[in-house]
Amino acid sequence: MNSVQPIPVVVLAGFLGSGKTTLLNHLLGNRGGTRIGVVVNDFGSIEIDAMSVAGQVGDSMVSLGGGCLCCAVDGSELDAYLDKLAAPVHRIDVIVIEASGLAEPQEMVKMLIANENPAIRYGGLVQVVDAAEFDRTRAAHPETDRHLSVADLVVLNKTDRVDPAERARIEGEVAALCAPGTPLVGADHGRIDPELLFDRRPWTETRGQLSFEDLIAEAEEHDGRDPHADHAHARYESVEFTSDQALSPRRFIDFLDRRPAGLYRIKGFVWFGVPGYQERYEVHAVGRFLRFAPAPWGRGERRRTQLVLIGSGTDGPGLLRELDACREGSPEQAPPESMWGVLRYVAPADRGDDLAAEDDSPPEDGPVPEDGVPA
Ligand SMILES: Nc1nc2c(ncn2[C@@H]2O[C@H](COP(=O)(O)OP(=O)(O)OP(=O)(O)O)[C@@H](O)[C@H]2O)c(=O)[nH]1
Repeated sequence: MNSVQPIPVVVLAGFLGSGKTTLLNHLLGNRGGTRIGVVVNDFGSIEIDAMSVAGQVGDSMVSLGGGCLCCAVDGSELDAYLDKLAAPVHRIDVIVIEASGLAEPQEMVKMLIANENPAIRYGGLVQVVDAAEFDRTRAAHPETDRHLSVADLVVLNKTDRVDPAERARIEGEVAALCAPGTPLVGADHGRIDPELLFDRRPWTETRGQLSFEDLIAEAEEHDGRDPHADHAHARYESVEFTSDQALSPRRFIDFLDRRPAGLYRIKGFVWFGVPGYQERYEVHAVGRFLRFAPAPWGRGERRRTQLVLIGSGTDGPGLLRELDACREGSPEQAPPESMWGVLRYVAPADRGDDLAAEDDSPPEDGPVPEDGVPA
Protein backbone atom coordinates (compact mmCIF):
# COMPACT_ATOMS: atom_id res chain seq x y z
CA MET A 1 0.00 0.00 0.00
CA ASN A 2 1.13 3.55 -0.55
CA SER A 3 -0.09 6.92 0.59
CA VAL A 4 -0.83 8.34 -2.88
CA GLN A 5 -4.28 6.76 -2.99
CA PRO A 6 -6.91 8.42 -0.84
CA ILE A 7 -7.11 6.76 2.55
CA PRO A 8 -10.37 4.88 3.09
CA VAL A 9 -12.28 5.91 6.19
CA VAL A 10 -14.38 3.08 7.59
CA VAL A 11 -17.14 3.73 10.10
CA LEU A 12 -17.57 1.04 12.74
CA ALA A 13 -21.05 1.32 14.18
CA GLY A 14 -23.34 -0.85 16.27
CA PHE A 15 -25.50 -0.60 19.31
CA LEU A 16 -24.06 -0.18 22.82
CA GLY A 17 -22.02 -3.14 23.86
CA SER A 18 -22.28 -4.97 20.54
CA GLY A 19 -18.51 -5.37 20.42
CA LYS A 20 -17.11 -2.45 18.41
CA THR A 21 -14.13 -1.83 20.68
CA THR A 22 -13.40 -5.56 20.82
CA LEU A 23 -13.44 -5.75 17.03
CA LEU A 24 -11.25 -2.68 16.73
CA ASN A 25 -8.73 -4.16 19.12
CA HIS A 26 -8.74 -7.36 17.08
CA LEU A 27 -8.02 -5.35 13.93
CA LEU A 28 -5.23 -3.47 15.66
CA GLY A 29 -3.73 -6.69 16.95
CA ASN A 30 -3.86 -8.38 13.54
CA ARG A 31 -3.04 -5.56 11.20
CA GLY A 32 0.22 -6.97 9.90
CA GLY A 33 2.05 -4.16 8.17
CA THR A 34 -1.05 -2.05 7.69
CA ARG A 35 -1.09 1.27 9.49
CA ILE A 36 -4.46 2.04 10.98
CA GLY A 37 -5.54 5.46 12.16
CA VAL A 38 -8.26 5.38 14.76
CA VAL A 39 -10.88 7.90 15.75
CA VAL A 40 -12.82 6.87 18.83
CA ASN A 41 -16.02 8.64 19.63
CA ASP A 42 -17.24 7.76 23.07
CA PHE A 43 -20.41 8.61 24.92
CA GLY A 44 -19.43 10.42 28.05
CA SER A 45 -16.42 12.56 28.63
CA ILE A 46 -14.42 9.85 30.37
CA GLU A 47 -13.11 8.19 27.28
CA ILE A 48 -13.27 4.58 28.32
CA ASP A 49 -13.16 3.24 24.79
CA ALA A 50 -10.27 5.50 24.00
CA MET A 51 -8.43 4.04 26.95
CA SER A 52 -9.34 0.49 25.94
CA VAL A 53 -7.63 0.87 22.61
CA ALA A 54 -4.94 3.28 23.70
CA GLY A 55 -1.39 2.04 23.74
CA GLN A 56 -1.89 0.17 20.52
CA VAL A 57 -2.27 3.13 18.27
CA GLY A 58 0.23 5.60 19.66
CA ASP A 59 0.10 9.06 18.26
CA SER A 60 -2.31 8.10 15.49
CA MET A 61 -5.01 8.04 18.11
CA VAL A 62 -7.44 10.86 18.26
CA SER A 63 -10.51 10.76 20.36
CA LEU A 64 -13.65 12.78 20.04
CA GLY A 65 -15.01 13.00 23.55
CA GLY A 66 -18.08 14.64 24.89
CA GLY A 67 -20.80 12.61 23.25
CA CYS A 68 -22.09 11.44 19.97
CA LEU A 69 -20.06 12.28 16.92
CA CYS A 70 -23.06 13.15 14.81
CA CYS A 71 -24.32 15.73 17.29
CA ALA A 72 -21.54 16.95 19.51
CA VAL A 73 -18.80 17.22 16.97
CA ASP A 74 -19.34 19.40 13.99
CA GLY A 75 -18.01 18.48 10.59
CA SER A 76 -15.07 20.85 10.77
CA GLU A 77 -13.84 19.22 13.97
CA LEU A 78 -14.04 15.76 12.47
CA ASP A 79 -12.37 17.05 9.33
CA ALA A 80 -9.54 18.48 11.41
CA TYR A 81 -8.95 15.11 13.06
CA LEU A 82 -9.04 13.34 9.74
CA ASP A 83 -6.62 15.86 8.24
CA LYS A 84 -4.25 15.17 11.10
CA LEU A 85 -4.41 11.42 10.59
CA ALA A 86 -4.14 11.71 6.82
CA ALA A 87 -0.90 13.72 6.98
CA PRO A 88 1.65 11.82 4.87
CA VAL A 89 4.07 11.63 7.79
CA HIS A 90 1.81 9.03 9.45
CA ARG A 91 1.70 6.81 6.35
CA ILE A 92 -1.75 5.64 7.37
CA ASP A 93 -3.40 3.02 5.12
CA VAL A 94 -6.88 3.03 6.56
CA ILE A 95 -8.76 5.11 9.12
CA VAL A 96 -11.38 3.50 11.35
CA ILE A 97 -13.91 5.63 13.20
CA GLU A 98 -15.46 3.78 16.10
CA ALA A 99 -18.80 5.49 16.47
CA SER A 100 -20.47 5.87 19.82
CA GLY A 101 -22.95 3.04 20.38
CA LEU A 102 -25.69 5.66 20.30
CA ALA A 103 -24.67 7.47 17.15
CA GLU A 104 -26.68 7.62 13.96
CA PRO A 105 -24.31 6.11 11.41
CA GLN A 106 -25.94 7.93 8.51
CA GLU A 107 -24.93 11.27 10.00
CA MET A 108 -21.30 10.26 10.09
CA VAL A 109 -21.40 8.84 6.60
CA LYS A 110 -22.88 12.12 5.44
CA MET A 111 -20.02 14.06 7.03
CA LEU A 112 -17.46 11.80 5.42
CA ILE A 113 -18.97 12.02 1.97
CA ALA A 114 -19.09 15.80 2.28
CA ASN A 115 -15.42 15.93 3.34
CA GLU A 116 -13.33 17.80 0.83
CA ASN A 117 -9.91 16.50 1.76
CA PRO A 118 -8.61 14.68 -1.34
CA ALA A 119 -6.36 12.53 0.85
CA ILE A 120 -9.31 10.56 2.22
CA ARG A 121 -12.39 8.86 0.93
CA TYR A 122 -15.34 7.26 2.61
CA GLY A 123 -14.62 3.55 2.94
CA GLY A 124 -17.84 1.97 4.12
CA LEU A 125 -20.06 1.36 7.08
CA VAL A 126 -19.54 -1.74 9.19
CA GLN A 127 -22.44 -2.47 11.48
CA VAL A 128 -21.71 -4.72 14.47
CA VAL A 129 -24.69 -6.70 15.76
CA ASP A 130 -24.84 -8.50 19.11
CA ALA A 131 -26.33 -11.91 18.23
CA ALA A 132 -27.39 -12.60 21.80
CA GLU A 133 -29.22 -9.28 22.18
CA PHE A 134 -30.57 -8.95 18.64
CA ASP A 135 -34.27 -9.40 19.38
CA ARG A 136 -34.21 -7.18 22.46
CA THR A 137 -32.22 -4.44 20.73
CA ARG A 138 -34.57 -4.45 17.78
CA ALA A 139 -37.67 -4.33 19.93
CA ALA A 140 -36.36 -1.43 22.00
CA HIS A 141 -34.68 0.41 19.12
CA PRO A 142 -36.58 0.17 15.86
CA GLU A 143 -33.91 2.33 14.20
CA THR A 144 -31.76 -0.83 14.22
CA ASP A 145 -33.56 -1.88 11.03
CA ARG A 146 -32.64 1.38 9.32
CA HIS A 147 -29.02 1.07 10.39
CA LEU A 148 -28.82 -2.42 8.93
CA SER A 149 -30.35 -1.29 5.68
CA VAL A 150 -27.47 1.11 5.02
CA ALA A 151 -24.62 -1.11 6.25
CA ASP A 152 -21.93 -2.18 3.82
CA LEU A 153 -20.84 -5.09 5.94
CA VAL A 154 -22.58 -6.61 8.93
CA VAL A 155 -20.62 -8.41 11.61
CA LEU A 156 -22.85 -10.73 13.58
CA ASN A 157 -20.81 -10.75 16.77
CA LYS A 158 -21.07 -12.85 19.95
CA THR A 159 -21.93 -15.96 17.97
CA ASP A 160 -20.48 -17.89 20.91
CA ARG A 161 -23.52 -16.84 22.91
CA VAL A 162 -26.16 -18.37 20.61
CA ASP A 163 -26.67 -21.92 19.40
CA PRO A 164 -26.42 -22.79 15.69
CA ALA A 165 -30.20 -22.82 15.11
CA GLU A 166 -30.64 -19.45 16.77
CA ARG A 167 -27.70 -18.07 14.83
CA ALA A 168 -29.21 -19.24 11.54
CA ARG A 169 -32.54 -17.61 12.43
CA ILE A 170 -30.86 -14.29 13.28
CA GLU A 171 -28.71 -14.40 10.16
CA GLY A 172 -31.88 -14.81 8.10
CA GLU A 173 -33.54 -11.85 9.81
CA VAL A 174 -30.48 -9.64 9.50
CA ALA A 175 -30.06 -10.52 5.83
CA ALA A 176 -33.70 -9.63 5.16
CA LEU A 177 -33.15 -6.19 6.71
CA CYS A 178 -29.96 -5.45 4.80
CA ALA A 179 -29.66 -4.35 1.20
CA PRO A 180 -29.57 -7.43 -1.04
CA GLY A 181 -26.12 -8.96 -1.15
CA THR A 182 -24.76 -7.19 1.92
CA PRO A 183 -21.98 -9.38 3.31
CA LEU A 184 -22.76 -10.82 6.71
CA VAL A 185 -19.92 -12.36 8.65
CA GLY A 186 -20.22 -14.15 11.95
CA ALA A 187 -17.67 -13.41 14.66
CA ASP A 188 -16.68 -14.41 18.11
CA HIS A 189 -15.08 -11.48 19.93
CA GLY A 190 -14.93 -9.47 16.74
CA ARG A 191 -12.43 -11.80 15.13
CA ILE A 192 -13.07 -11.04 11.50
CA ASP A 193 -10.56 -11.22 8.70
CA PRO A 194 -8.92 -7.77 8.66
CA GLU A 195 -8.77 -8.08 4.87
CA LEU A 196 -12.45 -7.28 4.86
CA LEU A 197 -11.53 -3.73 5.81
CA PHE A 198 -8.05 -3.25 4.47
CA ASP A 199 -8.57 -4.37 0.91
CA ARG A 200 -7.75 -1.62 -1.51
CA ARG A 201 -10.74 -2.58 -3.64
CA PRO A 202 -13.24 -3.24 -0.95
CA TRP A 203 -16.84 -4.35 -1.04
CA THR A 204 -18.00 -0.75 -0.72
CA GLU A 205 -16.88 0.14 -4.21
CA THR A 206 -19.09 -2.39 -5.86
CA ARG A 207 -22.24 -2.14 -3.82
CA GLY A 208 -24.06 -0.98 -0.75
CA GLN A 209 -22.49 2.41 -0.25
CA LEU A 210 -24.97 5.15 0.48
CA SER A 211 -25.40 7.49 -2.42
CA PHE A 212 -25.48 11.21 -1.85
CA GLU A 213 -29.12 11.16 -2.98
CA ASP A 214 -29.96 8.66 -0.25
CA LEU A 215 -28.35 10.93 2.26
CA ILE A 216 -30.16 14.04 1.04
CA ALA A 217 -33.45 12.16 1.19
CA GLU A 218 -32.59 11.16 4.74
CA ALA A 219 -31.85 14.76 5.64
CA GLU A 220 -35.16 15.91 4.21
CA GLU A 221 -36.99 13.43 6.37
CA HIS A 222 -35.73 15.47 9.27
CA ASP A 223 -37.21 18.70 7.95
CA GLY A 224 -39.39 20.62 10.30
CA ARG A 225 -38.25 18.87 13.44
CA ASP A 226 -35.22 18.47 15.57
CA PRO A 227 -33.01 16.28 13.39
CA HIS A 228 -31.65 14.53 16.46
CA ALA A 229 -34.87 14.04 18.34
CA ASP A 230 -35.30 10.47 17.19
CA HIS A 231 -31.70 9.43 17.63
CA ALA A 232 -31.20 6.62 20.05
CA HIS A 233 -29.17 8.72 22.41
CA ALA A 234 -31.90 11.35 22.74
CA ARG A 235 -33.58 8.84 25.01
CA TYR A 236 -30.47 8.00 26.98
CA GLU A 237 -28.56 9.68 29.72
CA SER A 238 -25.10 8.93 30.95
CA VAL A 239 -23.49 9.59 34.30
CA GLU A 240 -19.87 9.28 35.22
CA PHE A 241 -18.35 8.21 38.47
CA THR A 242 -14.73 8.68 39.49
CA SER A 243 -13.18 7.75 42.82
CA ASP A 244 -9.62 7.93 44.05
CA GLN A 245 -10.66 5.74 46.94
CA ALA A 246 -10.96 1.99 46.46
CA LEU A 247 -14.40 0.44 46.12
CA SER A 248 -15.62 -2.28 48.43
CA PRO A 249 -16.06 -5.37 46.20
CA ARG A 250 -19.02 -6.59 48.25
CA ARG A 251 -20.88 -3.30 48.14
CA PHE A 252 -20.11 -2.84 44.45
CA ILE A 253 -21.39 -6.31 43.54
CA ASP A 254 -24.47 -5.63 45.63
CA PHE A 255 -24.96 -2.41 43.64
CA LEU A 256 -24.60 -4.35 40.36
CA ASP A 257 -26.99 -7.07 41.52
CA ARG A 258 -29.61 -4.46 42.21
CA ARG A 259 -29.02 -2.30 39.14
CA PRO A 260 -32.25 -1.19 37.49
CA ALA A 261 -33.33 -2.70 34.17
CA GLY A 262 -33.04 0.72 32.48
CA LEU A 263 -29.33 0.88 33.27
CA TYR A 264 -28.30 -0.59 29.97
CA ARG A 265 -24.55 -0.24 29.96
CA ILE A 266 -21.76 0.15 32.51
CA LYS A 267 -18.16 0.36 31.44
CA GLY A 268 -14.90 1.47 32.92
CA PHE A 269 -12.53 0.10 35.50
CA VAL A 270 -12.45 -0.37 39.23
CA TRP A 271 -9.78 -0.30 41.89
CA PHE A 272 -10.59 -2.63 44.78
CA GLY A 273 -7.15 -2.63 46.47
CA VAL A 274 -7.89 -5.83 48.38
CA PRO A 275 -4.66 -7.66 49.35
CA GLY A 276 -3.81 -10.12 46.56
CA TYR A 277 -6.13 -8.36 44.11
CA GLN A 278 -4.36 -5.14 43.31
CA GLU A 279 -5.09 -5.16 39.57
CA ARG A 280 -7.25 -2.79 37.62
CA TYR A 281 -10.61 -4.51 37.10
CA GLU A 282 -12.22 -3.54 33.86
CA VAL A 283 -15.97 -3.82 34.08
CA HIS A 284 -18.48 -4.28 31.25
CA ALA A 285 -22.18 -4.69 31.78
CA VAL A 286 -24.58 -4.89 28.86
CA GLY A 287 -28.17 -5.47 29.93
CA ARG A 288 -27.96 -8.32 32.42
CA PHE A 289 -24.60 -9.45 31.10
CA LEU A 290 -21.68 -8.65 33.37
CA ARG A 291 -17.97 -9.21 33.12
CA PHE A 292 -14.81 -8.14 34.96
CA ALA A 293 -11.37 -8.37 33.42
CA PRO A 294 -8.32 -7.83 35.64
CA ALA A 295 -5.25 -6.27 34.06
CA PRO A 296 -2.09 -4.66 35.41
CA TRP A 297 -2.05 -0.92 35.92
CA GLY A 298 0.05 1.12 33.55
CA ARG A 299 3.39 2.31 34.86
CA GLY A 300 2.74 5.19 37.21
CA GLU A 301 -1.01 5.01 36.58
CA ARG A 302 -3.05 6.43 39.42
CA ARG A 303 -5.11 3.85 41.32
CA ARG A 304 -8.70 4.83 40.94
CA THR A 305 -12.13 3.92 39.63
CA GLN A 306 -13.74 5.41 36.54
CA LEU A 307 -17.15 4.33 35.37
CA VAL A 308 -19.62 5.47 32.74
CA LEU A 309 -23.22 4.40 33.29
CA ILE A 310 -25.67 4.74 30.43
CA GLY A 311 -29.36 4.18 30.88
CA SER A 312 -32.79 5.44 30.16
CA GLY A 313 -35.29 6.47 32.80
CA THR A 314 -32.63 5.94 35.45
CA ASP A 315 -31.99 8.16 38.46
CA GLY A 316 -28.47 9.39 37.72
CA PRO A 317 -27.85 11.24 41.01
CA GLY A 318 -29.29 8.26 42.90
CA LEU A 319 -26.88 5.89 41.12
CA LEU A 320 -23.97 8.17 41.97
CA ARG A 321 -25.03 8.24 45.62
CA GLU A 322 -25.13 4.44 45.65
CA LEU A 323 -21.67 4.29 44.10
CA ASP A 324 -20.41 6.81 46.65
CA ALA A 325 -21.57 4.41 49.33
CA CYS A 326 -19.34 1.72 47.78
CA ARG A 327 -16.17 3.68 48.61
CA GLU A 328 -13.82 1.87 50.97
CA GLY A 329 -11.34 3.80 53.07
CA SER A 330 -9.24 0.84 54.25
CA PRO A 331 -9.13 -1.71 51.43
CA GLU A 332 -5.92 -3.22 52.81
CA GLN A 333 -7.93 -4.58 55.70
CA ALA A 334 -10.53 -6.32 53.51
CA PRO A 335 -10.36 -10.12 53.53
CA PRO A 336 -9.53 -11.82 50.20
CA GLU A 337 -12.91 -13.60 50.30
CA SER A 338 -14.58 -10.25 49.78
CA MET A 339 -13.43 -10.52 46.15
CA TRP A 340 -15.28 -13.76 45.42
CA GLY A 341 -18.40 -12.02 44.16
CA VAL A 342 -16.28 -10.12 41.61
CA LEU A 343 -14.25 -13.16 40.57
CA ARG A 344 -17.42 -15.02 39.58
CA TYR A 345 -17.59 -12.65 36.64
CA VAL A 346 -13.98 -12.79 35.55
CA ALA A 347 -13.29 -14.31 32.13
CA PRO A 348 -10.06 -14.36 30.15
CA ALA A 349 -11.63 -12.48 27.25
CA ASP A 350 -8.54 -12.36 25.13
CA ARG A 351 -8.03 -16.09 25.29
CA GLY A 352 -11.42 -16.84 23.79
CA ASP A 353 -12.48 -19.35 26.44
CA ASP A 354 -15.30 -17.16 27.48
CA LEU A 355 -16.37 -17.90 31.01
CA ALA A 356 -18.38 -14.74 31.44
CA ALA A 357 -21.47 -15.33 33.48
CA GLU A 358 -25.00 -14.13 33.05
CA ASP A 359 -26.18 -12.35 36.15
CA ASP A 360 -28.75 -14.99 36.83
CA SER A 361 -26.44 -17.96 36.38
CA PRO A 362 -25.58 -20.01 39.46
CA PRO A 363 -22.52 -18.66 41.25
CA GLU A 364 -19.21 -20.49 41.09
CA ASP A 365 -18.36 -22.00 44.42
CA GLY A 366 -15.28 -21.17 46.35
CA PRO A 367 -12.31 -18.95 45.79
CA VAL A 368 -10.64 -18.29 42.51
CA PRO A 369 -6.88 -18.17 42.06
CA GLU A 370 -5.18 -14.85 41.63
CA ASP A 371 -4.82 -15.12 37.88
CA GLY A 372 -8.54 -14.52 37.84
CA VAL A 373 -9.46 -17.76 36.09
CA PRO A 374 -12.18 -19.60 37.99
CA ALA A 375 -11.15 -23.15 38.86
N1 LIG B 1 -19.31 -13.55 24.77
C1 LIG B 1 -18.84 -12.57 23.99
N2 LIG B 1 -18.57 -11.37 24.52
C2 LIG B 1 -18.11 -10.41 23.70
C3 LIG B 1 -17.91 -10.62 22.32
N3 LIG B 1 -17.47 -9.46 21.77
C4 LIG B 1 -17.39 -8.56 22.77
N4 LIG B 1 -17.78 -9.13 23.94
C5 LIG B 1 -17.87 -8.48 25.25
O1 LIG B 1 -18.97 -7.58 25.20
C6 LIG B 1 -18.70 -6.44 26.01
C7 LIG B 1 -18.86 -5.17 25.20
O2 LIG B 1 -17.87 -5.15 24.17
P1 LIG B 1 -17.29 -3.78 23.58
O3 LIG B 1 -16.30 -4.15 22.54
O4 LIG B 1 -16.84 -2.87 24.66
O5 LIG B 1 -18.60 -3.17 22.95
P2 LIG B 1 -18.82 -1.73 22.30
O6 LIG B 1 -19.74 -1.93 21.14
O7 LIG B 1 -17.51 -1.07 22.01
O8 LIG B 1 -19.58 -0.99 23.47
P3 LIG B 1 -19.99 0.59 23.60
O9 LIG B 1 -18.68 1.35 23.62
O10 LIG B 1 -20.73 0.68 24.90
O11 LIG B 1 -20.88 0.94 22.48
C8 LIG B 1 -17.28 -6.65 26.56
O12 LIG B 1 -17.40 -7.24 27.84
C9 LIG B 1 -16.66 -7.63 25.57
O13 LIG B 1 -15.62 -8.40 26.14
C10 LIG B 1 -18.21 -11.92 21.78
O14 LIG B 1 -18.11 -12.19 20.58
N5 LIG B 1 -18.67 -12.84 22.67
